[in-house]
Amino acid sequence: MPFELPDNLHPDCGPVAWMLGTWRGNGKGDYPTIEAFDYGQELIFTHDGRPFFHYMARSWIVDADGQKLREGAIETGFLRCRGEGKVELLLTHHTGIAEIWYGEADGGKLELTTDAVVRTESAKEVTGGKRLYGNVEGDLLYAVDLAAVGQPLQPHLWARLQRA
Ligand code: HEM
Repeated sequence: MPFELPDNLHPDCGPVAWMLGTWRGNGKGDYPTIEAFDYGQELIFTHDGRPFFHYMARSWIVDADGQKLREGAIETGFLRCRGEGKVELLLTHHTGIAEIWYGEADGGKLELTTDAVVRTESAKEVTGGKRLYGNVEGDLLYAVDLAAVGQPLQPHLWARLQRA
């Protein structure tokens, strides 16, 4: 079914409206300090007419055949629309990390950079990130770069998700 813009969408959220809904698909992850891995993921963006989306994403690690091995990262937050494509993202992770991001959306693309990262005393050392989301042929593609555990900013995740 083609995606239809909701009637009550806040106009400030127009540039990210294409992200609304539920997305599922697969991704790959890597980092210099770990073994590369494959994962499945579900992303959900919802709105209530106010100028923000609620965001929820859960993932699971899979083997080479796509069979689930174990639960993976969960993150949730609010994507706040400021108008003219400017957004703010507040994101929390099950791993004890909380982040503030600023970004710009334009033409089916959203780019975000961390402004602040804080963490609980038991969390891994995460210091920054970059994210790029894009609408490619109706799919949601994204790439997440991570600066963590003493390593400079570099790819940790990339995925292609289909509208559910
Ligand atoms: C789809 C989402 C994600 C998946 C499937 C994922 C998966 C993984 C896996 C499998 C590892 C190897 C260690 C382990 O098994 O726990 C790992 C390590 C790590 N991930 Fe992720 N991750 C995700 C998102 C994130 C995000 C959003 C962050 C940052 C906020 C992050 C930060 C880290 C860090 C810091 C490590 C540890 C590296 C080390 O100790 O050497 N991950 N991740």
